[in-house]
Formats: sequence, C-alpha cells, structure tokens
Amino acid sequence: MSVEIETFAHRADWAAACAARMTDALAGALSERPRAFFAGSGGSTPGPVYAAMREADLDWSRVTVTLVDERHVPENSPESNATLLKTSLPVGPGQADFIPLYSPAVTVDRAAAVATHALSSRTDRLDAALLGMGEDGHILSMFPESPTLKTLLIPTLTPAVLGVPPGRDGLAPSRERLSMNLPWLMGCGTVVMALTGSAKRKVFEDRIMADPAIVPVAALAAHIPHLQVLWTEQSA
Ligand SMILES: O=C1O[C@H](COP(=O)(O)O)[C@@H](O)[C@H](O)[C@H]1O
Repeated sequence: MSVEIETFAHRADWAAACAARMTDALAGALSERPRAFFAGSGGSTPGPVYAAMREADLDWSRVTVTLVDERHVPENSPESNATLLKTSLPVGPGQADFIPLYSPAVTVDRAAAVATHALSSRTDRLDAALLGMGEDGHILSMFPESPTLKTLLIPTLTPAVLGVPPGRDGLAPSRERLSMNLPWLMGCGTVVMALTGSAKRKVFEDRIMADPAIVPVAALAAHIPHLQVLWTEQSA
C-alpha cells in the first residue's frame, strides 16, 4: 500500500492547500445538503490551517464543527481541543455550531457514549476531516500500545466515539481521552493528513506498510483510499 505525499516548500502554501481541501469539501457538501460536517484535530499542527479556513467564503452558519479527538478536560483547560477549534474557526451564534466530545461530570466512557449519540443523531457521515499525527505515530487519540487501539481501528464497526484510558507505565496518553473510531474517517468525504517536519514524515513512511489492525497510519492507508497527505518540512 503506497500513499502519495504532496510536498510544499513553504508552510504558508501547505496551510493554504490543507485549508482549501477542507473548505472546498464543505462547500461541495453544502451545494447538495442543508448542512456540512467538519471534524478537526487538536495539537500544534493545525493552527495555520484553521486560520486559513476561517478566511474562506463559506456559509459557516450551515456548518457543524466537531473534533476527531479530545482530552477528557473541560473547555477552560489549555489542553482542550474544543477550545482550539472554537477560538480558531467561526463557531458561535450565527456561525458554525459545535458538537463537543467532552461532557462535564461524567466518566470518560459515558462522555464517549454521549458524544456518539450527539454526532449520530445529527449525521451519519462527515464531509471533511483534518488529521494530525504525533511523532509517536498516534493519530486522533489512537495511541500505540493503548488497550483501546485495536477497537478504534476495527473497520467494520458502527461510527462511534470511544473513551481512551491513560497509558500504563508512563506510556502516552498522559490522561483520559476521547476518540472517533476509524469508521467515522472511512465514511468521510475528504480526509487530509496535515504533516510537518522530517521526523513525522519518516514515522509516517516507515509505518504505512505495517499491520492495519494495530498501526493507525497503516489503517488509514489500508481503509481510506481517498486519504490526502500534505507535508511541509517547516514545523511550527
Ligand atoms: O494529542 C494530539 O496530538 C495529535 C498530534 O498533535 P501535534 O501537536 O503533533 O500536531 C493531534 O492530531 C490530536 O488531535 C491531538 O489530540
């Protein structure tokens, strides 16, 4: 299984291209349906992509924004992926609406069930998803060695959000998380992996041929033929 990696010399061009893939997909969905659904990632990579997306000529009032994954923390935490998206994209009254993965005052598994219901009651498919990858090869909150990993990567399950426990013996993640499963991405119209830096490119290329049942990057390659990978050398 090989995946083409589109290379950009300049980070600004990479961000603009990632953003255009997302907003073009959302505009296309809006030309056919009343609402379009976007799922974004957190972390340090997508900031410039979101900045470019918010400049797009898009009817954000017909877009629903959600997350591919989240830390099990409230929105006043600096670790909240929800806060990143809600402050980076046009989310709010008269703009896009937002479906969180985190729920206050419940266990992470209950929050996952609530998020699954909230998403599934609004749509059975995403139109655009922006992914990032950590240098340990995790995407969404699909962490190597996590007991939840194999379940998150089963391609035949119903789209769902699962609770992810902290890693044992110092392994990542350091705290509880919530993650969409692979079937959400398989059903998504446009999936972009936004990669920066040589180290991440090497991790991505090294793992693409690995076992898709246990390696997140390999699962993307195996089950998402329309995956687009956009890379620039320049990290944040
Ligand atoms: O923990 C997370 O990390 C990944 C990668 O983050 P980055 O800082 O290396 O860009 C991110 O895609 C994911 O959404 C986030 O929860």
